[in-house]
Amino acid sequence: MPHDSQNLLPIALTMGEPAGIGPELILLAAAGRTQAAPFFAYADPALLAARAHRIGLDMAIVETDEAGAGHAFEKGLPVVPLRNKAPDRPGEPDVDGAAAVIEAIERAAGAIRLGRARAMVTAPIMKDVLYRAGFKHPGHTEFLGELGQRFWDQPAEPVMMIWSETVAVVPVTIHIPLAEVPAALTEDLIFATGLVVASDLKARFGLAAPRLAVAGLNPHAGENGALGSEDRDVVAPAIIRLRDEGIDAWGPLPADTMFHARARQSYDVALCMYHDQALAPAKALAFDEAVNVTLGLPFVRTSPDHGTAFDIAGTGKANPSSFLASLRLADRLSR
Ligand SMILES: NC(=O)c1ccc[n+]([C@@H]2O[C@H](COP(=O)([O-])OP(=O)(O)OC[C@H]3O[C@@H](n4cnc5c(N)ncnc54)[C@H](O)[C@@H]3O)[C@@H](O)[C@H]2O)c1
Ligand SMILES: N[C@H](C(=O)O)[C@H](O)COP(=O)(O)O
Repeated sequence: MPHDSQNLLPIALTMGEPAGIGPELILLAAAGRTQAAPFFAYADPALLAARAHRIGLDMAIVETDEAGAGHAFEKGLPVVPLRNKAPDRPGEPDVDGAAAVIEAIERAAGAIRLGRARAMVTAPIMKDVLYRAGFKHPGHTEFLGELGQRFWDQPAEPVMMIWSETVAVVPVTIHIPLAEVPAALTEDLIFATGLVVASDLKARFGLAAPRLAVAGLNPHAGENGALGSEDRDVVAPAIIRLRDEGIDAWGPLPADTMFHARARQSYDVALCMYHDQALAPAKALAFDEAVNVTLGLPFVRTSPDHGTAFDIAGTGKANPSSFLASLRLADRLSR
């Protein structure tokens, strides 16, 4: 363990979808733990043991409570057992595992609130399985906003940012059908999102004057209204309001030309109007290094930029690099 990490609270990991690659990412992170800040996982220990066996990894799984996690980290992977069980059936998601998935996320937030962990890193979830189990939130991002409200009693404004040294993007609307984007995209929403982004890039990432490039919604940012009115009537007024707050925001920019290498030099983060406008360039440019970080929360949460990867779960082929980048960023932001 690096010397300067010894007195830090651990980082809480959540198991994610049991049928996905989350369990093996946690095991792979534990295999390299001498290079990492201390962490423990909320998971089903039997699932982790079975998955370690499947991928041929010899890893001691040390059951512990949160207080014992630091000591357990010296011996292996510290696991705080979940009350709900999760089956080890890679590639076969089932609502059976949903209660454990949700419990892990709730307990990680609770641990931070109680001073037993300093940040959380979440392994990927399958949203559809959770919806079928009655989960009311589109994804982690919005659920963590509710947990921020529940445990900290503060209104949270969770904002998704996919961050890497290569590119950082924020989708203003997130997990909604594309057909609903124009109606959901309001001047107030763009303005509020920009405020959270500018504030957290200053406070958490240490940027003195964050530069926000704002994408338009339509091709060519509307072509002066000929290809859609939202850029002129909704996006542009929000940018004026952000500038009035002293934020270095500009646009609306045509989204097709704002991600090439020279364009990216001019901004710290691209504010995009919908999910794939933001995440497609980020994953194309930085799939193995990018991290999903939730801004606007009273605590630090990061996650890899990829999903459950059912096609390779349990095969040992999962690349842990985005997960490890998530751990490093959570460590940096919570020091
Ligand atoms: N943070 C999250 O919880 C999160 C993020 C994204 C997607 N998801 C969920 O994941 C599920 C599957 O989504 P998807 O198929 O669109 O994307 P995905 O990222 O799971 O997979 C896309 C492709 O990339 C590969 N891949 C992904 N991660 C990899 C890794 N670490 N190493 C090697 N290859 C990897 C997969 O094998 C697959 O071929 C969906 O239910 C989605 O909601 C969750
Ligand atoms: N939109 C994200 C992605 O594709 O990477 C992802 O689904 C994660 O969303 P949450 O962090 O809200 O679960």
